[in-house]
Amino acid sequence: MTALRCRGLSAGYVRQRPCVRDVDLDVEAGQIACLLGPNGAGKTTLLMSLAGMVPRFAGEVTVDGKVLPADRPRDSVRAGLVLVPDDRALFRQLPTVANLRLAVKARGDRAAAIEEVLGYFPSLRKRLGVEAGRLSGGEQQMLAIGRAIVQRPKVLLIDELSMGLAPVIVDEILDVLRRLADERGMAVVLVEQHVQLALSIADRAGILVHGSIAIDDSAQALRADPARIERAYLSV
Ligand SMILES: Nc1ncnc2c1ncn2[C@@H]1O[C@H](COP(=O)(O)OP(=O)(O)OP(=O)(O)O)[C@@H](O)[C@H]1O
Repeated sequence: MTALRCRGLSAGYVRQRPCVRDVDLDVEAGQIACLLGPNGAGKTTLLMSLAGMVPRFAGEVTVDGKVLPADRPRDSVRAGLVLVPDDRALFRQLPTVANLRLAVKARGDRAAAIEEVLGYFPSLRKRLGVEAGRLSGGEQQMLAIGRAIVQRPKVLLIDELSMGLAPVIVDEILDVLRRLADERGMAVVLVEQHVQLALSIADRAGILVHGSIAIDDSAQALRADPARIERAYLSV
């Protein structure tokens, strides 16, 4: 089944001037999709509107066939869609372990859920007592993704995954995302500035230009035709 489906989505900050226009998107369970596009194209706005955090003016978003409310982010999380925003939204003054605990809904599940995150990101184990604000950028991104995955999302949205991170850390995180997609059937949507990096892990890619999807194709096809991507970026 299509994990994330969106049809005719228009969204933004002023109704008269939507930054996201008439976007259709389909991401299957177990698939990694990346959203590319020049600065200001509307990638962050699109992720935030999918998550119900930026007003939607038109269109419909469903997760496993269930329609998500336009403006109730908590209901979207309950329906299985979780966003890791570009600022990572950690409780910076709380220890790593408290950040994880607070993300787990049922108290009884906490220890197992935290172990699960440490299974994916073993380097966080020795940092459990450290304030989130004192973690390295890579550890903060791992923690932010850890906080998302304990909520068992069907659809995981990650904004600016590699921003400010060392390549070796990015590779480690991408490996985990591939495992989450393969092992749990999670659908993953990445917004990423590094086009080649995104295409190296993604199954498919959408290129957003001026708020509309200019290209929607398999990552393999786009890897083979970089000039096509360049033309889309230059059409701004
Ligand atoms: N809070 C806001 N209020 C009003 N306009 C905004 C707000 N945030 C973003 N915008 C505008 O919405 C448009 C799309 O921005 P958005 O951040 O979604 O693009 P992006 O593709 O994620 O860009 P980047 O790659 O630079 O992060 C831009 O014109 C931006 O100036």
